[in-house]
Amino acid sequence: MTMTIPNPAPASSAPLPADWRDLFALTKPRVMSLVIFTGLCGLLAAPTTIHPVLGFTAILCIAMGAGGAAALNQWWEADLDAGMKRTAQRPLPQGRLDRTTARDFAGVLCAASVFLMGFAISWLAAAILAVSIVYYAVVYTIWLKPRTPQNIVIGGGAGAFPPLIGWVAATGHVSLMPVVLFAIIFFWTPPHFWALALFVKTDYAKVGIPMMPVVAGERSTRRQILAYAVLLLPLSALPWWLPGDEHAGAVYGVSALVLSSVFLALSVRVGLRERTGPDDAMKPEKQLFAYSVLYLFALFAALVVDRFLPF
Ligand code: HEM
Ligand SMILES: CC(C)=CCC/C(C)=C/CC/C(C)=C/COP(=O)(O)OP(=O)(O)O
Repeated sequence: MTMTIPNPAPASSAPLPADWRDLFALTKPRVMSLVIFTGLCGLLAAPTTIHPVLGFTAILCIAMGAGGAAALNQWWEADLDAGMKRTAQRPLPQGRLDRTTARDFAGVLCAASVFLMGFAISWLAAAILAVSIVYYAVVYTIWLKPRTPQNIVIGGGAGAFPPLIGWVAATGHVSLMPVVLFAIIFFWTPPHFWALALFVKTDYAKVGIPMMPVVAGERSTRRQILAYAVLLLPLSALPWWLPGDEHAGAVYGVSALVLSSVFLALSVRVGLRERTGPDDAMKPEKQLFAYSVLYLFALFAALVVDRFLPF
């Protein structure tokens, strides 16, 4: 059941003048900063070197593709965003930007990112970038999100691609390490998102999006957060145990164990909490969400630091 909220944008068909700040906001810059960072870390952690200009171009392509996909997501969801407190201030629901401009801007960013990646870096990296754009903008946004509470579990794959893309841009091929990095983000996404969904669940319920806390209830969501955090602990340390020249060293391994233990401790607190309360009284959930972001930044930074250590 999806309730459509009327878009408060002016009915006039004349395009609004596009402000660069609104176009920039369409790319979800704060979220995408971590997407780009994990892509950069995938590129830097690879056991090879890439010319800095090519490396910069590859990261620019990931940024353009991720930003373009985020803009497509906002173009498609403008009416839904208008109905949620968290998203109502975005440029499209506010009517500061017209939809055609948003769609064209998104389309150009996505297409340019894939072709630039293909011509300048590698067509394999370009193909994976194209898959991740379609995965986020179509498979997750249009198909999964309005239909199933497993939307972000399956859809989480989209956000897990950037380190793989960075790695392929540097090495030209897929190997075990980038697949493990993909898996880490894949298993990190449910606790990251459900922690947030717990404290904004009334927003999602209002617009009929079947997020886990809305459909399965708080208790089940909390237990599932805990289950993913338990799995993440050994998984995050796996790069330490990989064979050959791909494996990470002890600096990464110990960092992963410490960071993931804290993640697990915060998830235990959220996972075993029984009370259900108003959305704005959820300090442990807010802390877990904030830590989830810090966690991924720190984990991927540790991977790169470890790779460049002289010992
Ligand atoms: C299907 C997967 C995901 C979903 C549904 C999701 C959902 C969200 C939502 C709804 C927010 C709040 C942002 C806002 O209010 O604009 C958020 C914040 C954030 N997400 Fe995710 N996320 C996902 C995956 C990822 C991935 C893969 C990354 C990066 C690797 C990421 C990084 C972030 C960051 C950095 C923030 C904080 C932004 C801020 O400080 O405002 N997310 N996420
Ligand atoms: C290279 C490439 C294409 C990467 C894509 C990365 C990716 C899938 C990130 C997902 C992060 C994200 C903004 C989810 C928001 O969910 P939502 O869109 O449901 O959130 P909203 O309610 O805030 O719009």
